[in-house]
Order: sequence, then structure tokens, then C-alpha cells
Amino acid sequence: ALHLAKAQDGKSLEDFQKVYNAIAEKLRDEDEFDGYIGYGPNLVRLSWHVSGTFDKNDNSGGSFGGTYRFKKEADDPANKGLQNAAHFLEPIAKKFPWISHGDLYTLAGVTALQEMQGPKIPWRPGRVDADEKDTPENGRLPDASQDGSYVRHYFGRFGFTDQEIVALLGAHCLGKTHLENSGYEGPWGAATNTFTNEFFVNLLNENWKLEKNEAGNKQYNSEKGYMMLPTDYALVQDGKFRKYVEKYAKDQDAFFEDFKSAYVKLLENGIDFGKLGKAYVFKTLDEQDS
Ligand code: HEM
Ligand SMILES: Nc1c(Br)cnc2ccccc12
Repeated sequence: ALHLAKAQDGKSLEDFQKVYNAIAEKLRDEDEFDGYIGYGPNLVRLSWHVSGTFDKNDNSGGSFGGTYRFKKEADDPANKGLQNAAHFLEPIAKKFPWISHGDLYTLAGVTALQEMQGPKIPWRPGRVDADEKDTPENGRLPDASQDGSYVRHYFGRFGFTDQEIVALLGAHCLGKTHLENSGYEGPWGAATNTFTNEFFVNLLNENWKLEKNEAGNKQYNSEKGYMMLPTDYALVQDGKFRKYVEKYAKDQDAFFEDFKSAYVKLLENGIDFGKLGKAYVFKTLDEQDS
């Protein structure tokens, strides 16, 4: 059965906005991380990785139980590099001990996306920390060396459509790959911490060459120093995916709208929020300054 969300006693929008603001202010303070990319992209990746373990067949994994806090999941080789995001969030968890880990990990991704000028992401609290025994086994996160049919099959486990898959992968406009984390490298000089439809524009406009990188893994590189993973490039090789790449390259608003919906579905997969009321939409720091 689905996990039942539980309301944190008496916590309301204002309380969660305080957590949002603490994360957002820390993002601004610690802007030098990873060559001045900052922690934003890393936090977004953490929110996806804690949700991407979900398996709709037995409702195991997913963001509900906050099991990333246990060694088995944190040490999954696919999670290499996310120790930075987890370390970034430790003081936030101490300052707000009442928030569950699942709510913190997902709220951090929402905060990072909004502070990087992404779309407003409606977010619902109520995830409850699970026991260590409920930690999903390693190996549930995707392999970047694969093709379009692998990507379609992989996301089929969560019940995502082609359109939702392409929208979600648009998050690869953020941050970069790190050879020591994943065996992929780049982009060079072009990594960003602003959420745009650039990923789709680059996919269609750059002249991509398949090359072996220093770790012996194949990746697509362009003269401008951009890179794509094989699973990224699969989105233009596969006709059904390509249609959405072209749509989002032309229409950033459509991308923002579809990304928002797919990302909420990713973060809430497997959770029954019942009658816990509607989602919160947080103000960005800029919106509160005035
Ligand atoms: C086919 C599915 C996917 C594959 C194979 C994949 C693979 C990867 C790899 C290999 C990296 C580089 C990690 C490193 O070396 O530090 C990465 C980074 C990243 N991924 Fe994905 N990813 C996928 C889907 C997603 C989704 C659905 C999201 C979010 C909605 C996402 C968000 C990110 C972000 C923001 C980064 C940059 C992290 C940083 O700069 O530290 N990815 N991904
Ligand atoms: N900036 C990126 C580009 Br450009 C293309 N693919 C990526 C995959 C993972 C992380 C970052 C990127």
C-alpha cells in the first residue's frame, strides 16, 4: 500500500518557508562550491536520487522514508558526489529537528530549483522517517551509458511517459559531471546554476562527437566544450523522445510547466497525501526582500 503522509504537528507554510529560507541563504553564502557553480545542482540531484529508488511494483524505495541517511544508500556508487549535498543539509536538519529527512531532501531540491530561477514547484510535507531495514538496495539508479529504449524502460518503473522523461532530463541544464564521481567529465566552462531550456537547445544545435573520455567511457562532446551523456543524446536519437526535445527547445514556458509536473510526480511517487490539504508554493528570497 502507498505510504500515508503524516502532518507535522502544527507546522504550517510559515514554518516550511523558514526552512526554505535557511537553505536559500546558505546557497547564497556558499557560492564558491564546485568552481562557483554552488550547491544548487547537487541538491537537485540529491532530491532526484532519493526519489529515484522508488519501485511502483512493490512500492519500495522513494523519497518517503528518508533512507538516504543510512550508509547503505549513501554509499551506493551511483550516489558518489552527493555527500556534498548531504553535508550542506546537516546544519539545516539541526536547526529544524522537527522536519523529516524525506521532507528535507525534497524541499532542498525545490528550494534550489526556485532559487536558480526555475519554475515554482508546489510541495507537500508529510514524509515519515523509515527504519534502516527499509533502505532499498543499491542499483536502482540509472546507467548513463545506455540508449533510448533503456531510458524508456527504466522510467517505466515509475510510470513516466516519454514527455515526462524528456522534461525531467532537462534538469541536466544544471551543474556538471565529475570524472571522480561518475566517470564522465564536463561541460567545460559552460556548467550553469540557472534553470533554462538550454539542455534541449544544445542537444539540437551543437555538433556532437562521440569520444572516449579519460576514464574510458564514451560521451558526446561539442567544439564549444559542452557534453552529453549517452542517455542524454538518446533523446535526439529516439524519434518519440526527439519530438519533445524540439518542443522544449522552442518553448521554455512549456518546458517549465512540464518539468514542474514531472518533478512533483517524481518527488511524491508512492505517497498518499490524502486530505492533508493543498501543496505549498514558497516565495523565493528575492520575492521576500521587497
Ligand atoms: C537517465 C537518467 C539519468 C542519468 C543516467 C543521469 C546521470 C547523471 C550523471 C552521470 C551525472 C554526473 C554526476 C557527477 O559526475 O557528479 C548527473 C548529474 C546531474 N543530474 Fe542526472 N541523470 C539522470 C536523470 C536526472 C534527473 C531526472 C534529474 C533531476 C530531475 C537529474 C539531475 C542532475 C543534476 C542537477 C546533475 C548535476 C549534479 C552536480 O552538478 O553536482 N538527472 N546525472
Ligand atoms: N551540464 C550538462 C550537460 Br550541457 C549535459 N549533460 C549533463 C549531464 C549531467 C550533468 C550535467 C550535464
